[in-house]
Amino acid sequence: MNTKIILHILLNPVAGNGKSKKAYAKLIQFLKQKKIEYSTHSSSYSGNLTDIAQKYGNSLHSKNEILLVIGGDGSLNEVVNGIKRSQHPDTAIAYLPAGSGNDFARAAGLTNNPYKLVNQLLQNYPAQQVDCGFFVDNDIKNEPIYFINNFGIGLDAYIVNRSNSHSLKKKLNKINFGNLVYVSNIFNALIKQNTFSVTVRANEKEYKYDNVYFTTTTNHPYFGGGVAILPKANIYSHVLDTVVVQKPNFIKFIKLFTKLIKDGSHVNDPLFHYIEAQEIHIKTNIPEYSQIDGESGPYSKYDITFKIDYFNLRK
Ligand SMILES: Nc1ncnc2c1ncn2[C@@H]1O[C@H](COP(=O)(O)OP(=O)(O)OP(=O)(O)O)[C@@H](O)[C@H]1O
Repeated sequence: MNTKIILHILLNPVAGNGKSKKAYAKLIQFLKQKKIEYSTHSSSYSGNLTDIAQKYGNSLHSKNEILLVIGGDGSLNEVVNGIKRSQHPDTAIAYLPAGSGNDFARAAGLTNNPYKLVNQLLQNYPAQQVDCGFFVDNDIKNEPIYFINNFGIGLDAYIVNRSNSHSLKKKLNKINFGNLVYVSNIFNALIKQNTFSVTVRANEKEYKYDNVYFTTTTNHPYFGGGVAILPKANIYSHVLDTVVVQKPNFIKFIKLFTKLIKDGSHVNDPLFHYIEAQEIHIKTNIPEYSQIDGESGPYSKYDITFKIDYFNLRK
């Protein structure tokens, strides 16, 4: 049954190197055609969507009002953090993926077609609880920090940090050559990333790994824009998975990479480990880069506890 809805759109105008603006334009055209009421709040700076979402979650809204995010994983992350910190942390979120990687949308099987999404929202299906992870960083006001995809330390974080800070990428993005810098950063990271030691505590057991290339604590299979690092993970499992990959030699790396792309059998390799739990504690021995949902995190040693939580998603 179609109901009357009012959309409150939270737009990241720079996501997906312009994709979000195009998706927004299509959406607005359709909303006007269908005579659907809407308001738009565009982010003006990094982190702005968290404040806008928190404000939204602090007020009461009627059942037919829907919060809709347009952007990539970073934008959804900001909105989830804002809603979870608000007075109504159960406020449901609808999401139109329009970023570069869109890993969460891939994991949740979301449409990136604005017309399809609006038609779904008009059906007024109940919101679904989907998993997200969080950790508490004692340096940042003791507030939980939520992630929808993963928290990575080591190789993936090195690539994210180099790519996000690269001024050349910003220039090349304008002419659609930003991916060249991304690819060159991957090669650079593969050579330069050092190894470190990780201790993982979960399910009342302790696991120690040396010679670690990267570790990522993930909510679903994907990272880096569609790489299925842990195919069996899913956003309804109510557990997180910490993946630990030890550094392979060059030949082994090619083999592992082929398995990863071909059939996911990399998960059976002796250098690949994963631990599944509702609460996972990680300790590293030297400073490393980190990434949270594809955004640069701190460069430090980590002694950090990850826990599972959920947010309400309107599909
Ligand atoms: N007005 C703005 N100006 C500059 N940066 C912004 C603005 N609004 C949001 N941001 C930042 O844009 C960055 C990218 O957003 P987002 O992650 O959604 O897109 P993406 O990187 O293209 O997609 P994905 O994460 O799916 O690959 C985020 O770091 C976000 O904080």
